Amino acid sequence: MQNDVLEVLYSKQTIAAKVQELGTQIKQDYAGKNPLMIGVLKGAIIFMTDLIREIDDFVEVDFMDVSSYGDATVSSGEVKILKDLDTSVAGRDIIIVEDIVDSGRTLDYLIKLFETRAANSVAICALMDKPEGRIKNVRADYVGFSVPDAFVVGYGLDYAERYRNLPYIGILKPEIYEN
Ligand SMILES: O=P(O)(O)OC[C@H]1O[C@H](OP(=O)(O)OP(=O)(O)O)[C@H](O)[C@@H]1O
Ligand code: HPA
Ligand SMILES: [Mg+2]
Repeated sequence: MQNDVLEVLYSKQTIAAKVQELGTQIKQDYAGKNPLMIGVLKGAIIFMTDLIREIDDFVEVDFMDVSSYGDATVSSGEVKILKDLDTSVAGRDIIIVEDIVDSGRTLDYLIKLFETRAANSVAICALMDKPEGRIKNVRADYVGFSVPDAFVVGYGLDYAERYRNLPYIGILKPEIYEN
């Protein structure tokens, strides 16, 4: 599995330090607000579970499963809800937790959905931002790393459901998906 990685971008230690920084900032900004943190499955699983443990205050968690990449490295353009929330977002302060903002389609869809459902506020915490991939104009409020225009895997991010369990984030060798 590790042989398929062209270059390691962020080590386990670098990621842990960044996640701690993000958690500390969220704790400060949301003091007394009991935010609802919504993890976007499946890519955000590892980031979400690490992030919430860096917030030393009350938070609630829920998950939504949406998918638009399937087994490809480019977005299909269509965001599909595979699992909806269990919690009502009406009147709540929402923090959407994402592994990466690339085209922005997933977040554009979710922000509009939660606004329609009358959330009090909607913020985005993304471990990575890939500005060169952007098609929809979305901006994350909390960003860990700004990544180059390459397909990255690890720490929750997959290619065709593989590599999510890599403890670091790296660029996938193009020969793995180019045939
Ligand atoms: O900004 P975008 O172009 O929408 O891309 C970002 C989204 O794409 C990936 O999810 P994917 O659809 O691959 O599902 P997964 O999380 O289950 O891998 C990633 O986890 C983000 O949710
Ligand atoms: O670079 C990426 N890697 C994995 N999944 C993704 N979904 C959008 N962009 C990416
Ligand atoms: Mg994916």
